[in-house]
Amino acid sequence: MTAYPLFTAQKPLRIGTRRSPLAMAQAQMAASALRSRHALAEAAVILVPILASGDKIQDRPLAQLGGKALWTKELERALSGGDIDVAVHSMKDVETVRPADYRIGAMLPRADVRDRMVGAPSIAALPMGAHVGTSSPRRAAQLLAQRRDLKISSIRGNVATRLSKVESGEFDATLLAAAGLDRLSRPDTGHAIEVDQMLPAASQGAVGIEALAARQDLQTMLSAVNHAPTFACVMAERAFLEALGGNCHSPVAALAVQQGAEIWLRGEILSDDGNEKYAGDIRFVQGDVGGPHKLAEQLLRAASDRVKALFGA
Ligand SMILES: NCc1[nH]cc(CCC(=O)O)c1CC(=O)O
Repeated sequence: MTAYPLFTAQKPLRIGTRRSPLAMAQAQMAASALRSRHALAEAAVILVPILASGDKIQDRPLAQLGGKALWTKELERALSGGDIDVAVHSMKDVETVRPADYRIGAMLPRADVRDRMVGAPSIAALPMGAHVGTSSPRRAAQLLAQRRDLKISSIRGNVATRLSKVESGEFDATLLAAAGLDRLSRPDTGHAIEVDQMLPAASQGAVGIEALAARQDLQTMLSAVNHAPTFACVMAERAFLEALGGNCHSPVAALAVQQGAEIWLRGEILSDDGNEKYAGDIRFVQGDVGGPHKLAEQLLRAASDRVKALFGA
């Protein structure tokens, strides 16, 4: 058996996390999982909050700021520098193509994958011409595909800030991930939209724990808390995204679920204005990366040049 280091109050396992309340809540979940699985004392696992560059820039839409590395870069620098042992991420914020030095060694059991509408009970219930705040090209395109009359503008800030902007009337409504609201102890905020109506972002609802790939001891420790079905489904969604050449500018959605030995993957790509939408699904045996690639090819083949141009593939 590979031994992993014994962490103690004097030499604790240091978990790096972003400072937002959501990131801190997710890091607490990772800490609890590691403590209980490895019989570690409370003080033997500590959180190390780190300021991510994405958190310093609150006034521009994320899509203009150069991608998801914004959220992961500082934490990975801290891993390399030996300032932390592991890092916790929302898998949704982790870029698909990553430096080989780092490895997501574990994912926690996936939470509710749906989006929630805050400010109205459903998409259909939004008043004519309602002003919806979202900075997600996916959510914007999916809303416009169903309701061309909506006015959509960018909204930034953490979950609490966004909720306050609906409360104050700056926006009529916004969409947030159910998982984030639940983790912030707001299970009653908003109204869930079923995935048939709004397919979530790839990796939505999944939390990953990362360590240096070279740290076999830490990787072993992480694999003991990994939730294998979540890992398999999220990896399938990410393989689809990667095959599309999508990034955070691209309106793309994906959701995989495990059904016995098979993975059922649904995906869709849209034009920014929601006027075009190409959706499909595929079933494949777990671990077959050919499945996600096939679905991506199928959708790109059907797509107009305008939509293809939104993807790098
Ligand atoms: N990009 C922000 C982000 N990254 C992960 C979550 C929610 C938690 C999750 O999906 O696991 C959110 C907020 C949101 O989309 O409402």
